[in-house]
Amino acid sequence: MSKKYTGTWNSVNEHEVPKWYDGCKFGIFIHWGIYSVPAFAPRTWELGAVETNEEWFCNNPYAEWYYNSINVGKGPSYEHHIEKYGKDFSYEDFLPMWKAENWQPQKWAELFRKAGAKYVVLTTKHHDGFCLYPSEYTDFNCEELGPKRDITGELTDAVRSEGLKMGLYYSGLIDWQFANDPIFKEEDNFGNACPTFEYADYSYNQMKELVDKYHPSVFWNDIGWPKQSEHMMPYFLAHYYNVVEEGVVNDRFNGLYHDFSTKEYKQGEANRKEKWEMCRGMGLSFGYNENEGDDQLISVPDLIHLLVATVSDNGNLLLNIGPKPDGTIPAEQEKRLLALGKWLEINGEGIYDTSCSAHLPETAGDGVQLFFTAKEKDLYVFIEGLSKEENTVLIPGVKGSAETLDSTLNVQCEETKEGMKVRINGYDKEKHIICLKVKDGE
Ligand SMILES: C[C@@H]1N[C@H](CNC(=O)c2cc3ccccc3[nH]2)[C@@H](O)[C@H](O)[C@@H]1O
Repeated sequence: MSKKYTGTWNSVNEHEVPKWYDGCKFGIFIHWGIYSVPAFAPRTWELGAVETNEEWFCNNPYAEWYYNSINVGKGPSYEHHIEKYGKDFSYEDFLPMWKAENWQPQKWAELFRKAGAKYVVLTTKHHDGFCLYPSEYTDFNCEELGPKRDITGELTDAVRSEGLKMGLYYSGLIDWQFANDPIFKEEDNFGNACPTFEYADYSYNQMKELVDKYHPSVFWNDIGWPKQSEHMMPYFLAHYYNVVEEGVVNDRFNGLYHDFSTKEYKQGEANRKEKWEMCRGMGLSFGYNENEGDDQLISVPDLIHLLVATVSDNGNLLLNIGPKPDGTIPAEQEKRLLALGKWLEINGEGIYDTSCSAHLPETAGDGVQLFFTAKEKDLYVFIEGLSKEENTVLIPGVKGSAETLDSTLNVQCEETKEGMKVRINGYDKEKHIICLKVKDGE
């Protein structure tokens, strides 16, 4: 019998992070919207690498911020818009160009499964206020306009048919249909965006209709939560957890509450003592950016490193894809998903359903890096930075014998007083990071 939550902080604070979320480790984020039509942003910085000041907002690398990037009236996106579309072409004029004519949700869901992802998070309403589901509270939605399909409903069905969990993203505190002054600094963005009771009611009702219509396993709120409805937060959470027993929420509700904390590119702190999630695009943008071709996206080795480093530190990786307006996924993004899936087919046992090991990451000499995960008493050792066909690596403080998850590798172990010395034969760089299993090694 599932627990019943009441609309009090005491009640909802009893909620624990469901095991499924911790065990999944890898999800796919999807930013798809009107902004996918212009698909333009300058390639500037990673969030968190520089101050989010006027220079950031006038050279925003996030293509999904196109509305604001032209609204500020200066910078590369503004100039691009004037040159390519003209001063009189509005953001909403892109809507008829978003046809999703080649969109096959089942193909997306199959690709996510092959990538080794276990959950998906789709933008249902981003900052531009356009809803990717037939909301009862606005006609500015994808059933009435643009694709003229229930994108959220169709993708949710497809994702669940492939055995993955479905999560929904909602831009809780920015909605340029309600407040669209150009944003030049963080305070415009987070502090007093959408400062009306009308918006607080609207967003509360939309968040509830998303829960009731789709029963999302993850409610991924973004930016913040309207101050005028902060007192309603326990009621929203109690309703969500009562309707979706396995439900989980992130930490972007004005710091009032979270099941897991988040990082975004270089912004945010990870504390391995609590569950956290890293989200980022494959380039510098979440929305599809035509300026980001194969050479500008994160490499496969760096992607595998990001997954291993994140999981070994008690995090999940929520890796974003930015689909094209016709509903296809850019080839350079698909290529990386499939490469990750191939690696996970061999090494996933050391990733999925593991917990943080007592062993902290460390260097093992010759540029070799070690990362650790645990599954009950078994220890998994990830070895990064091998370069030769034959390698000897010392794993400090680890006893016992190890087997490799990659059956094409040959591993011999020797116990020394410093730890386990392993000889690895058969390595090649296409294997990237390898994983050893040490029975009862944790
Ligand atoms: C996923 C990503 N979120 C951006 C807004 N980011 C935040 O509100 C935010 C980043 C962050 C990092 C650490 C802790 C809290 C945070 N909030 C959006 O502005 C982007 O367009 C995109 O949707």
